[in-house]
Amino acid sequence: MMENKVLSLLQPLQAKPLSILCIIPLLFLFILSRLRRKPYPPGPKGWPVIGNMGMMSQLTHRCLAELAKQYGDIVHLRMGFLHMFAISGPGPAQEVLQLHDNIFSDRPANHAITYLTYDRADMAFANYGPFWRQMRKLCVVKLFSRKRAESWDSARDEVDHMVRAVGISAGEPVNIGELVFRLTRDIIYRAAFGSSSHEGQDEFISILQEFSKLFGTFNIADFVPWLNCMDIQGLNARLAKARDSLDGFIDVIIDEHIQNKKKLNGSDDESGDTDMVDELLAFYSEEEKISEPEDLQSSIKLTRNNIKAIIMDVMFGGTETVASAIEWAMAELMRSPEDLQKVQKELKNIVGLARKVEEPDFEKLTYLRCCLKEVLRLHPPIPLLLHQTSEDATISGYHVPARSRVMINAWAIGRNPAAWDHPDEFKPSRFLNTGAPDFKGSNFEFIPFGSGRRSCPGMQLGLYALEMAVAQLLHCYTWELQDGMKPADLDMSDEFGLTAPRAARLVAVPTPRLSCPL
Ligand code: HEM
Repeated sequence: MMENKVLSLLQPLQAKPLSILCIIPLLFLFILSRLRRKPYPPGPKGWPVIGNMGMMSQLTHRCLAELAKQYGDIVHLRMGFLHMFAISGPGPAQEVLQLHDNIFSDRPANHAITYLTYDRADMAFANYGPFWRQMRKLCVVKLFSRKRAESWDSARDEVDHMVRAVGISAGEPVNIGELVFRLTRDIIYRAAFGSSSHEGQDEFISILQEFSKLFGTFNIADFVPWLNCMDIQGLNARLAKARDSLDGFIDVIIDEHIQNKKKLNGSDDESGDTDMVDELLAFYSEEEKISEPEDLQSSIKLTRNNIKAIIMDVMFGGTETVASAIEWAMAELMRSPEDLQKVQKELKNIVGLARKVEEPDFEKLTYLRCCLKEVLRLHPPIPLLLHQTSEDATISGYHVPARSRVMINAWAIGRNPAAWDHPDEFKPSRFLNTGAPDFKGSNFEFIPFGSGRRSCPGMQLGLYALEMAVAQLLHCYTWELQDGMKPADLDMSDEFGLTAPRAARLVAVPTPRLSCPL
């Protein structure tokens, strides 16, 4: 009996030499793969375990551009176990967005984003894969195509409305920042919900603002997930309240649209005025079904949560981006009177002072277009493009492990001295040269709309609203800075968030320029 016990105790020891024999080659292979693996790019030294977590507040476009000056166009940081890479040069950006874009097209999402997008039921935060492909196809065809003329019409109407509102304040200071933020919210709200009365819009804006704050709030549970259930910052309760408010608001709109559709189906009314909710409802079903699309209409089914999450994508993607570009354009031109004069002369010559600008004029407004490109180069509305890797990759000879965060710094790339002469100066004439870079996505030194699979699907609508608003504001009025402020004294600092708007709102005094009524 005793002998058996001793034998059973000895058994693991007898097995040990065998397991050691197995482990040694595995260990050897592991070490060999580590030795063969490319190195990480250079970056600031971190602490054991927490890495560079002390630099959390420095993950802004400006701080990352400073790091690039020290470490190069690709910088490595570690936040706990999470690897982060900041890309500040066109070369590595091309590798990420074009050459290896199938690996770099996932999106990182924190707890707040995941919760508020109904577990990534949208397009902007969905990871790359069949679901995202379907959502993207649907949005591009149904929401953002040139064929969907209603969105463009509503943009033109809202710009006209804004220009008339400025007329009422002629001779008085106008807060251009507030004016254009209201404009883009009106455009997108109308394109999404179809209501031209803007009823309920203020309630919706406050829901958006709470979402925006929650997206950006530091949440310790993002780095220590087991703390999530304890909710020590009280964020979970705020998240639940914010999503309930959105549900309450959009469910009513969706129900109204469903009722209207039923009524129309029973009548002969074929007026065909549709908004984004109508377009999305054509794919509505409570059964979730994702399959590879052959025919868009028959293969995609959207739930209510998908519809709500897509509407929020459009709201976030289309309001602050366009508004901040319009405000920066007005500020840069007010700071550069020579360029402002050139643009206004061009408008006078091409459009004349007896009418407002119309869409066919855009093509001929060459200098204005150069100015807008220069604005997007210096102030890309989304300064950091946030991507995530789905598997191990090599970029510029460096190792990038799976599930790393990759921040493509469009702001730093647009000011990269190797790619641009006098990169920090506002010089629109650089875009007059034939062969100057364009923002369509194939010149990686200029990527305000991104490039490749995850590039901006709303680019056409965004550019249309930007061109129309700036052209109309500059054509209909001359603008002076208030209280005799000199152009060079204009504060040009920005604020960092998902977008990078001006830190101080632009205020200026308009004087009417046209001989016709507005
Ligand atoms: C001047 C205007 C705009 C600029 C500069 C801009 C820029 C961008 C950028 C840089 C991205 C991310 C690209 C990447 O991650 O690689 C993006 C994505 C996106 N944009 Fe825009 N955008 C603008 C206007 C709009 C408008 C008007 C809409 C909608 C009406 C919109 C909807 C979106 C959406 C839904 C995405 C996510 C796409 C995806 O993840 O697949 N954007 N935009």
